Amino acid sequence: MSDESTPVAVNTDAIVLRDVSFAYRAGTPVIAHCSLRAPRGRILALLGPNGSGKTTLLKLIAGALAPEHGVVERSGLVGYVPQLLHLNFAYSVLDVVLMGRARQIGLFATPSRRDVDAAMTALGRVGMRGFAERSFDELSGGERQLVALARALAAHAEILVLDEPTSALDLRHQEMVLQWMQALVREDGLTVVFSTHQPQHADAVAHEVALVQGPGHVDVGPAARMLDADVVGRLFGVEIQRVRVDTLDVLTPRWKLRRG
Ligand SMILES: Nc1ncnc2c1ncn2[C@@H]1O[C@H](COP(=O)(O)OP(=O)(O)OP(=O)(O)O)[C@@H](O)[C@H]1O
Repeated sequence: MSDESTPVAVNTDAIVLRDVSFAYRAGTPVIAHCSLRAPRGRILALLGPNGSGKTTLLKLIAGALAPEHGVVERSGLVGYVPQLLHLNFAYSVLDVVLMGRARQIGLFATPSRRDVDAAMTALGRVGMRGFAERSFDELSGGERQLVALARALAAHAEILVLDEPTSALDLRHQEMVLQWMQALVREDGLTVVFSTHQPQHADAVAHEVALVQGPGHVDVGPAARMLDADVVGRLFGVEIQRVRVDTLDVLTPRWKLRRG
């Protein structure tokens, strides 16, 4: 669980949703009457089963989808990182990260030295500096995910909205991205909203957690309360326990699997 004693400036909300509803098909809402707040300078994690509406909610938060009903307020520039970034052209990794600086570069203009430096710094922050000249479409899923994070970073977004940012990453890179999220919040004052299928990741870094359980069922609260083992177990329909590993409490499923 994140350190509640860490000093963070929480004086305004970065994101506010008021009574937001959305349906891809008329009459079949995916998000219904959802109200939530993401305090500035904090980490909000979205947890929920497959198809419960996490990506839809993140897109509404980021402005990639418009609500049918209700209001979404954002207090800063949003960088949205989809789960899988697909591009229809063989861009270099550096070009992909420079896309994040479209606002600074301007339409049809050439990136300046400053833009390239910002892109290289962002690549460095996710450990991908050495990939700058590589073709993006030749990268592995995990490498693409890291480049997509660098693109949002290069944009100097104040609010990062990340769809399952660790889903394609190995254990070392999962930890790196979680630490990176914490550093962005603590040192740069950013706000992070991310979805995950790993309760343990939410437990490690999130201040607030939203349990997304389908239309009309998004419950938000402090991580310590929302990440109760029984609550998370009911959310996913599996038995979850907290076990102590060294000095850490770890949320882990009690699989019913038996070695065959
Ligand atoms: N473009 C679309 N058109 C129609 N229905 C969609 C579309 N995108 C998502 N849906 C439906 O909306 C519901 C919520 O999908 P969403 O992707 O938001 O869930 P999720 O919680 O992110 O799922 P997962 O954990 O599997 O990624 C699902 O029933 C899905 O089939």
